[in-house]
Amino acid sequence: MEKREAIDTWLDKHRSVYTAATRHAFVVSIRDGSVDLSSFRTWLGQDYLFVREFVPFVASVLIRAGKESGESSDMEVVLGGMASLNDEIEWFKREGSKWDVDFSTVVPQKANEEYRRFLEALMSSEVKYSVIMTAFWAIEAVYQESFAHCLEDGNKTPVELTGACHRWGNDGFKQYCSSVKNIAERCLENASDEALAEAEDVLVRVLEHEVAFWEMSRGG
Ligand SMILES: Cc1ncc(CO)c(N)n1
Repeated sequence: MEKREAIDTWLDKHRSVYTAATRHAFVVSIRDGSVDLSSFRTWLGQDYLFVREFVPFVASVLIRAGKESGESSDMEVVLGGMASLNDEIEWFKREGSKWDVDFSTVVPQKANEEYRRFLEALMSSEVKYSVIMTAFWAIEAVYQESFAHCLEDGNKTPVELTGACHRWGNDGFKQYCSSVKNIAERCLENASDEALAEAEDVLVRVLEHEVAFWEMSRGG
């Protein structure tokens, strides 16, 4: 296998789950304007809880990037992601009041808890840096791809939802995802067959968790 393009090779191989994660009915409904606002509110509340759990995960990626990458720029890329999470939490709070979602009463649903447990397992020092970076990229890339789709030509995204779409669909976030992908690819280039197999597995599992996460919005 051409190791340099490991991630793209895996995305081709697992195209159906990748598409399910990046073109979910909920995302498509935002883009075509048919979105049910109770679904949006459910997603907002659940994602706020997710993001709070994602912060310690990114912090652990940051520590690993500082210690083991051998490339000082890795830490700067992850630090940029951390900084945008700070803005993101503030944005969630504003959206919460705009949509009348009281986060203090939102209970994490099963898919959210399972995703959190998965993130916790990835924070173990046993997990290889290349595997963590692949997971980190996939988590961010699903949101980037999904929300960018809502802003592409021909969209009928309701104006009150464009803020959410710009948050993850903007060019800066796209650039950031591409930097994370380059880090992951660089690590995978030198990874053992075992690490490659683990990274592929983790990539697919992230995509499955993302699909299950979008599915929660169906409950409204
Ligand atoms: C479920 C989920 N995946 C990815 C992101 C991107 O940060 C997010 N906010 N929520």
